Amino acid sequence: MAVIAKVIVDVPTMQTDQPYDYLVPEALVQAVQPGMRVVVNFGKGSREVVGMVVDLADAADFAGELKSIKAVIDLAPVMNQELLALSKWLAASTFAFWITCINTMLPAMLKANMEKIIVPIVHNEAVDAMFGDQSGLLFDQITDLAVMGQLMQWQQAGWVTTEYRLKKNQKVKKETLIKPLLNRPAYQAALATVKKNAVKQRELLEALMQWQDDADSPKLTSINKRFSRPQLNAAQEKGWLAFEQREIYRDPYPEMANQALTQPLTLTDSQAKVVASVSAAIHAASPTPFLLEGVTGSGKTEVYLQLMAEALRAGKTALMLVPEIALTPQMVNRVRGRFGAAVAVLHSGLSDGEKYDEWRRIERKEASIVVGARSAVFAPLENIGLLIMDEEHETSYKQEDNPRYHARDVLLHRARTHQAPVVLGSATPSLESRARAQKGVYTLLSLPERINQQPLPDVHIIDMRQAVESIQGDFSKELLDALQMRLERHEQSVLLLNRRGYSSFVMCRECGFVKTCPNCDISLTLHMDSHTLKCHYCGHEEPIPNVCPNCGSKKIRYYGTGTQKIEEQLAQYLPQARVLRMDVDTTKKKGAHARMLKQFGEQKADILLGTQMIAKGLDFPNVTLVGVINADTALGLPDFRASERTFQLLTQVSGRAGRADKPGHVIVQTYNPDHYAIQFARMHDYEGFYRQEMQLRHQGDYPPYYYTVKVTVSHEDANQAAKAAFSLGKQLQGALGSAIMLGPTPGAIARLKNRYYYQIVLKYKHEDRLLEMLHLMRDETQKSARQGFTIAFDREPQSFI
Ligand SMILES: Nc1ncnc2c1ncn2[C@@H]1O[C@H](COP(=O)(O)OP(=O)(O)OP(=O)(O)O)[C@@H](O)[C@H]1O
Ligand SMILES: [Zn+2]
Ligand SMILES: [Zn+2]
Repeated sequence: MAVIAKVIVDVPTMQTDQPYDYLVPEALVQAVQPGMRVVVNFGKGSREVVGMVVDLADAADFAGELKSIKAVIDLAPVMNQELLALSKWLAASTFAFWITCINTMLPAMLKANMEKIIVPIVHNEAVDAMFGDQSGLLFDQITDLAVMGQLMQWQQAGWVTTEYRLKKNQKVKKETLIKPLLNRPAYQAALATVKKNAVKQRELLEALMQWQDDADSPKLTSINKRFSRPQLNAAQEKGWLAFEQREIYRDPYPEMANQALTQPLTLTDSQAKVVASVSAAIHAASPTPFLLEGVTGSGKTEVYLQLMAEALRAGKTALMLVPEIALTPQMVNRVRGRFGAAVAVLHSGLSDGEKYDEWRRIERKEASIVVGARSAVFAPLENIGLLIMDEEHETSYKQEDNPRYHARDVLLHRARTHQAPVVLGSATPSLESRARAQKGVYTLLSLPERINQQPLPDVHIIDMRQAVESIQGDFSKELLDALQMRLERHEQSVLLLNRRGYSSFVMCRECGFVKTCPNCDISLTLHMDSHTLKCHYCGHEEPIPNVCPNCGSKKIRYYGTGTQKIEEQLAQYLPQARVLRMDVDTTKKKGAHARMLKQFGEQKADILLGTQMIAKGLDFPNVTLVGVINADTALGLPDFRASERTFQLLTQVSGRAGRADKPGHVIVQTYNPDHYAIQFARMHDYEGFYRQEMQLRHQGDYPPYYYTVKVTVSHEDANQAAKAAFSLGKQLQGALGSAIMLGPTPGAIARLKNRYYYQIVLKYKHEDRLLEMLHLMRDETQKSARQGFTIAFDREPQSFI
């Protein structure tokens, strides 16, 4: 009977979620499984394309003559059944194509420019006949399907394995082991034949006798000081030993390899309560979502660690998401510190090779805990017993490109599949999550106090409008005095420069001219280190002008406040202070971020000056002062979440102060001292902020009272973009029901990279017809792409500009 494979093809301009039918050739029938990638002929001209087998069937849906699968790319599935089903769900819930989701979920290494090699692991007659004296077979050179089918069966039997090697030689890493080939009597016999004065040879034979008793063969690198390579080669020729290659993983955290593991702390009463509730759900395999609302420094991390230990005790695995990990090396250290090699870490700071190795450790069940940033939510963990999202309010959990998913939704979905509880943790939960807890969709847990009854730091608001006379540069007198006092007491300070909605730009004082990007309608940002103006959207770069390009005046000045400028001011006002500046420029190099935090932790600096990236997660006991230079730059943004973001940022950064035995103090400089976001942050009153903000959201018909979708259309020609947007608007109008449509309006940045943008925002409660319409529109996008349009759908967009 024929076997039919349902294949989703990877053709950018011809996408559809409908799988195509292909015949599985006789030779591959035993081997092909869902989750394997294959090569098939597709469309007119029958060009070869890659596809993913999503299902197998006895009969075809397609009536015509079927083409056959040309070749397989994977000997074993690269996606298991759960992840395959997840990819399908993801496509439906994000308006992205299925294949886009599949590609997002696979590690880059599997897709990069690689060659695949089939390598024998077992030696027997059949295997040796196939491989001869070659160490492996280059996958692309296997053209015979029968051979391919054979190899796939061997892979399933554990006789061969597949290795990927980047074409530029970044292969699976190997080390060489010395394997003793004889037993003790045989070595004794050999020893008898060796001359008395051949000291080294005798020593080697003695050593080999030892090693053949040991469980592990020694590494070549560990003995190459004792025995030279020629000696070892000679011994190999005599048949005394063999060199054995073993695959090793790249370890992204080599410095942690031999550390002793940390022990669980004795929990406080409130921590113990939280752990008990979630543990019960772990053991009951109940997919309950918990919202853990715990003030800064309340010991959420210890709770996560003990819960993960509980999941392991239940014989299960655990998945923990953290905001972009480059930002929280401390968190990774704490998890690795507790669980050691059982932890796999996945984040964008790793090389493709490191990521791939971590991915394989998960897949081979060598790692039972995964910690990672957004995309780690797709880690191939099986038998998950607990899912955690730390700092659940963080916007970096939402992906800005296709598929535009929110990791929280994916996490909740996987929790249902695995029947496992979810813990969403934050000191400042997103309004969406807090509202769900209100409705009982999530179970609310709380840690209302800091560890050891430490008080939350007291927060002092400085009205910058009143302080004009005493202001030096960007500093109020209070802030400078407070910094000075910390220097005298040998305590540390954290200084936050709020960059959201803010940029340093160049403006002419005569005519008001602002230099903008020639490709995008936004002002260029000043970079003092390279002495250039840069566009943050398209990368355009040009020298800083000396005279105004518009009126010729020399009064062209730098406006705005960058971290570099603050650093210069500190050097001027507090010359004795040791300042560490942490921003996108100083943390570009791999590991720079972790290195700077380590330096700060070792008290090698007095002030940690930085942007948003220093606001959360840091736990340094000697920090007693937090200064916020500009609290309110984000409040002016045309975004209904502006207050929420400001409240979160102030609360998080305040939380860095006074975490150990010394009390903390926070100074916030602002031009809007009475704004409720700033006032509630001053009082550490999340619940108060939540209630007021919910009222405003209700009045404005905003989330969480409404769901939102943003549809964006762009084209190189402004008229075309507008026309398309209005025609989409008309189509949507018909399906609106009780939903609200805003727009079409030109995007807040109307032109970007020489394309013109229009957007439509839809607000709805339950609109099946509307969602159906959006799916239909998505299917049309490829036709429009051929006419130069891009159309993007963004569910629950994090930004409306
Ligand atoms: N039960 C405990 N006993 C003693 N110390 C504890 C306990 N639990 C946590 N701690 C310590 O308290 C400090 C704060 O805890 P942690 O960093 O986990 O707080 P957090 O709630 O994650 O804070 P944030 O939200 O500000 O990141 C840490 O130094 C931690 O080691
Ligand atoms: Zn001018
Ligand atoms: Zn630009």
